[in-house]
This record gives sequence, structure tokens and C-alpha cells, in this order.
Amino acid sequence: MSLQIQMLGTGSAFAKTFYNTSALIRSNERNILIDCGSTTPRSLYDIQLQPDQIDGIVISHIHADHVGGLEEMAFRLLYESNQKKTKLYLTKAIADILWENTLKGGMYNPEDGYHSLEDYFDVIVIEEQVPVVIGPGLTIELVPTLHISSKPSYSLFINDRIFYSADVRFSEDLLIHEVAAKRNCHTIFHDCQLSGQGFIHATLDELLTLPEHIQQRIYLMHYADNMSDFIGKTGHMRFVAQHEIIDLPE
Ligand SMILES: Nc1ccn([C@@H]2O[C@@H]3COP(=O)(O)O[C@H]3[C@H]2O)c(=O)n1
Ligand SMILES: [Zn+2]
Ligand SMILES: [Zn+2]
Repeated sequence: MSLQIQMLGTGSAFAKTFYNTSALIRSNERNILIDCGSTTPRSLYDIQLQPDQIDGIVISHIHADHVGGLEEMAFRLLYESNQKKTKLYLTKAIADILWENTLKGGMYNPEDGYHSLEDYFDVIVIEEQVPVVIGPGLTIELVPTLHISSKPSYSLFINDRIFYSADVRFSEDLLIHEVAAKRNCHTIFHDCQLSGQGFIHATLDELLTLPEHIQQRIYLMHYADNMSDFIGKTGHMRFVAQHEIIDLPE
């Protein structure tokens, strides 16, 4: 049994030298994506993975840097891969808005029988805060976290012991009490806004207030193009690099 996480992109929404933050979980021959932003298909192309080699996509929230590549994935599966559907794992709150507010504009095609998310994806609605088995040795749990107050948004626990923040405001309570103390996560992937005030993302300054034993478990992601200016200034945390493969215990 094996578990690897490869970052397909590590950039912030507006980064131009890094792809949108997205992760590929490779677990026992399965390829699962966490989010699929506008630049994710290009990143998959770089590592020679085709859409039909992706077994499922988990969605954290509907900003374009997290879902903007779904239309391309679905159309390529439909027109280049013999109408194959990939699994789409999301909560009901996300399913309700992903089609109506994001995908319908380009994908609604009643003449050819395409009316809904289910016409393109094998939609698997998962409950918040309930771990779901999505492959041998792989469970995902979506927990609601605060990003934009009017939009549903989720962080993930992978096999209970790996935390993937997606986009989230800094929460000392979440990181210290839930992620570190209660779940004892050995690995944390956290978004990181390098400068300015963190209205909707965790800032580097906020993350630097965490105790050393938590910082040591943190890989910083979702960073801006000037990331290299901050190397050596991240305390006990480190930046995860684009396309870096991290081997993890299950
Ligand atoms: N209130 C907001 C809303 C959005 N934004 C910017 O838009 C981006 C959308 O993707 P993101 O990765 O959540 O980052 C957001 C901010 O850069 C922002 O800076 N402030
Ligand atoms: Zn984002
Ligand atoms: Zn966002």
C-alpha cells in the first residue's frame, strides 16, 4: 500500500509562474485530484497524465483557480475518451452551485442531452465531516472551513492524518486543537498569503505564530510569484514545490 501527493500547482489565484494550487493523490494505482483549476489540465499535460487516467476529483470550493479546469476535463473525456465520466466528489452545497453558477454557461447543451452535472460526471455527493472511502486505503473527509463567508468552502482530511487546507482563513483553533491535538496529523498542506492582510487566506505572519511542533509538519502552498523572496523566512515551515512528489505513510 502506498500514498503519494504530487502538487500539480502551488500558486495563488493570480500567480503566473506557478499553476493553480491542486494536488494529485496517488494511492494504490488510483489517481485522485484535489481541485481542478483553470491551469490544472496544462499541469497534467506536463506530467503526461491524460484526463481518462484521473479516477476522481474532489472539490473544495468554486473559485476558478479550483474548478476552472473542470469544463475542459469533462469535454475531453466526452469527446476524446469515448464518453468516459470521471467521479466528482463534492458536498451538496457545492453541487448545487457548481453547475448553476459556474459550469452551466459553457456546458448546458439540451439539444445533445446535456442538462446537468450528472450528464458529464459520475457525481458522488458526500456528507460534510463524514470520512468517505474513495479507494483502497484512501479516505477523504470534507470539513467546512471559513474562506469567503457567503460561499461554502472545505478543507480536507486525507486518511484522517493529513490535513489539506485548500483556501482558508487562518484559524489557530482549527490547527492547534483539531489538526494537531485531536487528529495528530503528521502532514499539513496549508495555503499561504506571503504579504498583506489575510482577509480570506492564512498569511505567512499568522502561520509563523504557530508552535514549532506544528510548523514542522506544514508544507506551504497557494503562494504568489515572489515566493523565492521568502525562502529562509518561513520559520519551521517549508514551501512545497510544483510537481514535487511527497511520499506519505498511509
Ligand atoms: N474578498 C476577496 C475575494 C477574492 N479575492 C481574490 O480573488 C481570488 C479568488 O481565488 P482565491 O485563491 O480564493 O484568492 C482570491 C483573492 O486573490 C480577494 O482578494 N478578496
Ligand atoms: Zn485559491
Ligand atoms: Zn478561493
